[in-house]
Amino acid sequence: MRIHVADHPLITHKLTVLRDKTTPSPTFRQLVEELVTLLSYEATREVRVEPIDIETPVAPTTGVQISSPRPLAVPIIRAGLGMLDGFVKLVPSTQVGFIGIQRNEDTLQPETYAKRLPEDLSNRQCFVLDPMLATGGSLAATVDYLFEHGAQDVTAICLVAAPEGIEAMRKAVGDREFTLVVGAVDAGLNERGYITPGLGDAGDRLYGTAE
Ligand SMILES: O=P(O)(O)OC[C@H]1O[C@H](OP(=O)(O)OP(=O)(O)O)[C@H](O)[C@@H]1O
Ligand SMILES: O=c1cc[nH]c(=O)[nH]1
Ligand SMILES: [Mg+2]
Repeated sequence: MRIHVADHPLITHKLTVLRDKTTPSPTFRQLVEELVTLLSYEATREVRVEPIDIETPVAPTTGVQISSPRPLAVPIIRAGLGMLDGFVKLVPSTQVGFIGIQRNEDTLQPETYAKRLPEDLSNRQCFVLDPMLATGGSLAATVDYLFEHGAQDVTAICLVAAPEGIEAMRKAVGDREFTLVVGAVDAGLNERGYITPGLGDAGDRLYGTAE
């Protein structure tokens, strides 16, 4: 597993506003979109491209285009949906598959309630979107599913991660091709499995369900 922790003042600034409990949902949504765009730049560093011949108004030249099969973005519903628009703006040719997982707040185990993904993921580069990596259960279940269906490599983009979740992912993926791109690594998890200091329940804050 490879890990990239963003070290950029603009990302840290935006994360600080996101963490602030007085930040209202509309601003929270906007910031999530901006942050995913910044993190996607790093996450797509190794997106597969192939040469293409074109003509500029001045001369023929060779550029690149995103290769087939196209990358697949997989937001983990609900909170991951808040990251989808930002990713698609950066990679408009991406395909999108959906997975719905809710963490059981008593056992902290992931419970999958929806899946709408291409059946065959052979040769696919997949980009999983979820703002929070806490115990790692939800992300590990998603990444396992993608590899089991043939994904070639998987990159997860998370805004905030706990060291416990990063360690769990290391164990879960073993030597498979997995990259984690995160905006920040926080101190740890509290007794309810929430990232601390974190930003609270990302889904609730995105969709206003805790207000
Ligand atoms: O690393 P874990 O311990 O599995 O926790 C992280 C998961 O928890 C949150 O989703 P949640 O279960 O709150 O669902 P929601 O997005 O519908 O609110 C978050 O978006 C992750 O999917
Ligand atoms: O801190 C956390 C942990 C899990 N899910 C969240 O939304 N936030
Ligand atoms: Mg939630």
